[in-house]
Amino acid sequence: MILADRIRAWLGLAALLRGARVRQLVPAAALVVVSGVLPVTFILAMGQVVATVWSTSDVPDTATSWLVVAVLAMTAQQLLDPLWTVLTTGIARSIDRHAHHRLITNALSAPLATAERGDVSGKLADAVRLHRQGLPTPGSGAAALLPLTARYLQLGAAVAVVGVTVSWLVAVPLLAAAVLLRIGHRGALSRYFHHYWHGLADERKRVFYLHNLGTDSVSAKEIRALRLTGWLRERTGRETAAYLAKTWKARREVYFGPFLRYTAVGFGVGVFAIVTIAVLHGQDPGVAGLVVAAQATLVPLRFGRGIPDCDTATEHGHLAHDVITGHERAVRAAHTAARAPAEPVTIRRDAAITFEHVHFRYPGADRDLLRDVRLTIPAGRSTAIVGLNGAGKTTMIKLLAGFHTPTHGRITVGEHDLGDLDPVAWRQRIAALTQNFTRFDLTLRDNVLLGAAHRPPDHGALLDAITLANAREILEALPHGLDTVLSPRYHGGVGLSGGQWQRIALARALYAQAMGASLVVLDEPTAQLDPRAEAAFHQEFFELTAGVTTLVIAHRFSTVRRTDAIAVLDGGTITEHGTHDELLARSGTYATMFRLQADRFDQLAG
Ligand SMILES: Nc1ncnc2c1ncn2[C@@H]1O[C@H](COP(=O)(O)OP(=O)(O)OP(=O)(O)O)[C@@H](O)[C@H]1O
Repeated sequence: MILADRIRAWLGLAALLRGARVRQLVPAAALVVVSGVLPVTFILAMGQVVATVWSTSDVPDTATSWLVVAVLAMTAQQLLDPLWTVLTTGIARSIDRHAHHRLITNALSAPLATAERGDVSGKLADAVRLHRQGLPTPGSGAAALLPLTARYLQLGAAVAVVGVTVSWLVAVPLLAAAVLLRIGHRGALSRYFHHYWHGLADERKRVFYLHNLGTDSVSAKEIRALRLTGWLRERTGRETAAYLAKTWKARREVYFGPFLRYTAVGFGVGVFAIVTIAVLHGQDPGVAGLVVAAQATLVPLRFGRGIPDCDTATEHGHLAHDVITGHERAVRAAHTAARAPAEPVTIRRDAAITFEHVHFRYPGADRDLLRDVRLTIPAGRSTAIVGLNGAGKTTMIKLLAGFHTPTHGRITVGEHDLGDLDPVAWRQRIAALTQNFTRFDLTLRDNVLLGAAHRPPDHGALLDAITLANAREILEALPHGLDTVLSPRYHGGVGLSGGQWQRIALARALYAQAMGASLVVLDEPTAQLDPRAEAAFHQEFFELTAGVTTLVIAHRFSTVRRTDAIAVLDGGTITEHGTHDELLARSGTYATMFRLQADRFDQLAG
């Protein structure tokens, strides 16, 4: 890392201290000063004790007084340690709260196209991993700057003592040696961390992935079912050993050479200082001065072994801070590049949604996924999109929700261009029920109310949505009713089956619709249900959403045929569009797909 970057990184870390409270920083600053001067106070007091005792055979009162000062200084140094821990922990927590808030805000405000980019999602995953591994956080890195400052004050005071009591000819090389030892030590540490974090990134991700496989509730089930426990143990052990071997190799390469060189320098300067002190005092044997000088000389030389409590914390703090600011920069760049939304507009509930010659290509892809898509989704009617796996159906929904922007063409809502609408306000108009709907480890009440978190909770609408979604029985069986946490991991919590969760997710979507959403999107939420349960689900769904603008993605044609219009997405474009009967009569792709599925179903039933 070049010097300017290094300085910027230190200043960035120091700037984090703004996240701490004044009532934390003021005592910490006082502690820095006190800790900075205590060692030389002890050294000077001991010098006075020796000087007084040496010059007379009686022990005078002044010697006792200086001894008391020395003992107090030494005791205070020990007592300050727990105080440091309390203060720096509090400061680190305050800073980390800010840092975490920044991370979450950035992650959630990032446009989906940015959030899904490998470098951005990788940074977010790194930040989370750094946090989870219990490694020092940005907050503890910034807080460690305070004891580090105290150590530099100690250095300055000790060098001044040597300069005044012996000679600046000794003090200046001592200071230079301390700085050199420090640069050498921190440089090696920083190179090691850089290598560990960037050079071994893939190995580290793999090892943590394997460790998580056995403990993650979803994958652990599959590992057990497939009897992969032995395989997982062997693979995790092998990859962990290989990873640790590389880590230790890097440690040896990065640390060992510099350690030898800098120890030699420190040793040389130490010998020089002690010889010089002895020579100077040989002409004027002041024992007290000799005691002071010898002790003060050791302070700078101790810098050679690093400052373990501060160095690891600040180096990790740099890393964690770097990851968070990198993520923030990428998100900010995406916001700057995004078009500023126009004034808030009123969208009529009867506004049709139209894809006008829409082309779309994912960033980094070499060709368009969607090509000249033209489709109108009329208000108050249901429309289905069908197509093979990977045809781009979900991508059309992402475009419709404003998560991505068409590469060419546009989507309109009534007379408005979707790109001109406030994306947050627009998304609040959409009630979505998707393949991977979230099962919040929260109460039933929260799970439904989150459908319209931007509106004050409406208890009547909440119960109506639960009733309409046929989830009343689920509610009545829960031990604490609406306030039961839907997760067995909580005391008094209850786990639900896949089908029961589907009902809760439907209730959430219906609640969103009751609270103002004008477009209901259904993206394969029933993929895990058996055909009968799926048919019943859709029957209810279409009854409940009659007269509402609905967009459905489903692979089962028994579902699709209930919609008012069907669009076939094939080769990136809409190739057929009409009612079920019209498309069957046309004997095109839809008719072929429908008959294939019907035949297969007959075979299975027969
Ligand atoms: N964020 C992304 N970045 C790059 N490519 C993506 C991204 N998301 C999806 N794709 C690619 O776009 C293509 C279409 O994906 P999409 O999810 O829209 O298909 P789909 O028609 O909904 O498929 P399915 O029926 O299997 O759910 C796939 O090839 C997929 O790999």
